[in-house]
Parts: sequence; C-alpha cells; structure tokens
Amino acid sequence: MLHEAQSWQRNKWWLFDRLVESPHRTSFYVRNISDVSKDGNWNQVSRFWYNGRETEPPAGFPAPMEKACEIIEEVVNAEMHKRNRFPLEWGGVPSPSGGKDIIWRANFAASNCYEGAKETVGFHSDRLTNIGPYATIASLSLGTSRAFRLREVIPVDEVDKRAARTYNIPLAHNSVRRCSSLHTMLPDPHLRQLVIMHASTQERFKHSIPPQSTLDRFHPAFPPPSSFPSLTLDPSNCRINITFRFYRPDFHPDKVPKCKCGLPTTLRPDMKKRQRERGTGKGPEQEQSEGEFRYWWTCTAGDQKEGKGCNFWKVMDVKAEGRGPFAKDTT
Ligand SMILES: O=C(O)CCC(=O)C(=O)O
Ligand SMILES: [Fe+2]
Repeated sequence: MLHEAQSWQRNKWWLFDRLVESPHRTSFYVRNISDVSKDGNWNQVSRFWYNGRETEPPAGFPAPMEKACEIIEEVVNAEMHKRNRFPLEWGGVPSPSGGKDIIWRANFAASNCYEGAKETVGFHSDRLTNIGPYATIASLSLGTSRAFRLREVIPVDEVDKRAARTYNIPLAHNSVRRCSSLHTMLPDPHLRQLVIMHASTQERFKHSIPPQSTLDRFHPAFPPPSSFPSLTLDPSNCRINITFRFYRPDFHPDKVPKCKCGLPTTLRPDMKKRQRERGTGKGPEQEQSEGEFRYWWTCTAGDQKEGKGCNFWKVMDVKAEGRGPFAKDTT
C-alpha cells in the first residue's frame, strides 16, 4: 500500500476566502463489483471525497485491498448482527448462501496516508451524502501507530448540563480495538484488526487524528522482498488508513438533490439538534419511527467556488424523497 500511497494527493478546498490543503494525502477507490464499477454515475461520487472537486473516475481496489475487504465485510456484518439497529439504517438483502441477511457492504474505500508525527486530520464527522444516516464505516490501520480521537457533540439544549466525552484510541499496525457510539471497548483478540465506527457515531461524535510530538517508528517483522518496488516514503514513518464504506443504493448520486448552483448537495446530520431547540424538530411519533436526528441537504459548492455557494438548505424527508428500504421496514 505504501507504493500505492506515493500517488495520493493532498485535498484542496476553499474555506471562506482561503484555499486550504489537507494536512495528509488521500485517495478514493471503487470496488470492482458490477452494480457500482460499471455505473458512470456512481463513479462521480469520488468528488464528494475531494470536497466537490471534479475528479477522474476512481481506481479499482488493488488486490490486497480486495482481500482485506472480503474479511472486513464478514467481520462487520457479524458485529452488526449483534447490535440493535437504528430505524434509518439500510434494510439489507437476503444472503445468497441462506445465512443471515447482508446488512453492510463495502463498495468504496477512502484511504489516507500520514507521513511523520505532524500530518493529521482535524475533527470532523464524515459526510453522509451517499452513505446515508446511521452509516457504519470500517477503518483499517497499517504502519506507524497513531492516536484516533473522538469528541462528542453536545445538543444545544444540553450544553449547560454536561461536558463532551472524549476518547483517545491508540491505533497500531493492523490494529486493535472496536469502538462504537456506546464506546464498548471489548478486549476480544479476534476483533483487534480494525475500528468499526458503528451506526450513530457520525451523528454523535467528531473524530480526528491529532498531531503528536513524537512517533514510535514502525518496524515490519520482515524486510520487504527484493522484488518490492523502491519507495520515496519512509515505511517506518508512515501510517496508512483505509476506510471501507457502503454507498447505499437509495442514496445513489441520481437521488441526491441539487442546489441552486446546479451541483449535488451534501447530507449532514443536525448534530447539535438545533431544529429540536427551535421547536421545529421531529414530533414524538416521527422520532419513534425515524430516530432522534434530523438531516439537512446543504450547498457545499463553495468548497470549490472560492467559498461562494448559494446557501441552499433543505431538511431530508425520507418519505417524500422515496428512500429506503430501511432497517425499520425489514425488522
Ligand atoms: O485516519 C483515520 O483513521 C481517520 C480518517 C478519517 O477520518 C476519514 O477518512 O474520514
Ligand atoms: Fe473521517
């Protein structure tokens, strides 16, 4: 993967009136499965990863990524089957082998490379535009150990009542922990391969890879074979992260509303529950059937247009927009 990572680029976007660049390098891959890789519209979605920038269609998964993905899909499905599901999670499909339903797939992957102790990603929650509400994201770490930090977002009507919870999770090579919005860290050695950001993590928490003052260098158990291509990156100094994501059919690019700029909007959760505070939140019945959060389609065209978007903003209405089937429809 380090060889692959040499071609990854820094993401660039406009923040107000300033062009900023991501403090690490990144790339985006599509899995070679027919429902996504042959659909030109699906191939447009990498632009969401690059803050709306027009991009080439993403490359297919390299062979080692495909191999990891097959294992991860099984682990993630098994983990999800142990948990209660949120109403707006994807409904799933029957398993072709007759086992439990398939309730998560990986059809895209976003990758990040952090070179040295100072490369980072700031606090954010992942955009839900194509992964939908209550998304599950599986995140594999390779190379140097870094910390993964989670910080809770407190709803506006609770800010005076309690402090945000924060968590610092060390991520080693092929490592370690399982994390969820409920923050159960289970010391099960079989699960020590990746971090699963379970459903509601993106709604309730922001996550980051903070800078560090020092780095424990990574020494692989075996030297690379002589056939291995030469590297410009120092393997002992880099962390690679691959996040496997499921882009839902009911959040296909054709179904994403456009803003007044004529560009696809971005889906974000109302993490602070401002709508509830303003008295325009969900009523108890809607909350019961769809969950506690509202979601907004917003214009983010300004990311690529010198900071100038159209301020388009619309609450997602899953019924009117014809989305689903959801977990609530199938259980
Ligand atoms: O490097 C990581 O573990 C986090 C990456 C991340 O937050 C992302 O890809 O959205
Ligand atoms: Fe993220």
